[in-house]
Amino acid sequence: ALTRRVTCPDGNIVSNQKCCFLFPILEDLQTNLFEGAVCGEDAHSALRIAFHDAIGFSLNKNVGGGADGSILVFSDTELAFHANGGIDDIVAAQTPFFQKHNLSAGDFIQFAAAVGVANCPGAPRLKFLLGRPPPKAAAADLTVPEPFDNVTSILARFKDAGFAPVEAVALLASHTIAAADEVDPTIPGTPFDSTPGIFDSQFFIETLLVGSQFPGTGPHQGEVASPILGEMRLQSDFLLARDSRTACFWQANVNSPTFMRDAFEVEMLKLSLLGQDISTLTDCSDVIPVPAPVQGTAHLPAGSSLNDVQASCSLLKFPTLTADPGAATSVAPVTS
Ligand code: HEM
Ligand SMILES: [Ca+2]
Repeated sequence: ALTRRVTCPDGNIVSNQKCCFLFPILEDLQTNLFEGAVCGEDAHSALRIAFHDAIGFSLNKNVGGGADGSILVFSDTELAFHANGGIDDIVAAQTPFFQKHNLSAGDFIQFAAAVGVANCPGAPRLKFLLGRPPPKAAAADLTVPEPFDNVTSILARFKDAGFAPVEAVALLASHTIAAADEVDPTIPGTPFDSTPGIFDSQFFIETLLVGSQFPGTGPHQGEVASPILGEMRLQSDFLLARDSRTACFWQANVNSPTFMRDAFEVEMLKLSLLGQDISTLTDCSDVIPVPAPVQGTAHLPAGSSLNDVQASCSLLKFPTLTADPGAATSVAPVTS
């Protein structure tokens, strides 16, 4: 097949000239939003808002336009929804960039997420398609799952948006580059795994360990005991890791980090297209930077052993992981 190659005025090479204007925007976001292409809080939050925007979609009733940017444009409405707690920070951080650049709100949110994820070593290079029209209205409340929801209702919400259980679990790889500010407000930036700056399988591993303590003043609503000091565990992640409908999909991400990365890439593309007419979009994926490879391999946290693993899938043998050397340590918060 022939791939077109176009040289942009700034020397970048892409397959479609319509994508050239994205390079200066990429540069601005990397320097001024992501603090020099860091996989930190703003990159994490750019991914979270991309989910919260896109999931405002249903195959069965009108709850919103999907990945249309309504969460930015109609933030007065959507930020009042309980499940959007903490999203105000990233709306405030992204709005000046959105206003400065000539992208629709839906394109802006999905572009920023793809760029932010690219800053995390080990991540897939997410696809980015350009050309979403402006949002028409705010999404309805209750489209975003909550950490205190049960597995049945979480899977029902994902199904209603077009995602099977295996696809919902694939999207939860996002929590490998994530932290919570609002679940326990006394300890902002508390990560969901020991490596919030790396897109690795530690999240899927560590959620299967026996819980022993709360990192702050918990338990709070939607929080259950975590295995490592300084780590937050959501009740929803705990349940999905162990439920018979999802446990084998969860463990598949432990057994194969390659599957984890590829499945996340596929499902993020699907998420980014909810409510959109793909025939009107232009593939500008070649503007997204290539993430660095991940350093290190899957392991158990120091101080733990295979006896602490609550393996919940009888079809797959849990891999013989070894623990980091030394005594149990704690995980530092994500501060910026
Ligand atoms: C069962 C589904 C899900 C539930 C219940 C859930 C819940 C949560 C909660 C409670 C937080 C912490 C918010 C805070 O206290 O600041 C969080 C953070 C986050 N979530 Fe999810 N989430 C789900 C699925 C997803 C999906 C599908 C994605 C992306 C594809 C995603 C991406 C993130 C990211 C990146 C963060 C960290 C944000 C940051 O560090 O600033 N989540 N999630
Ligand atoms: Ca991680």
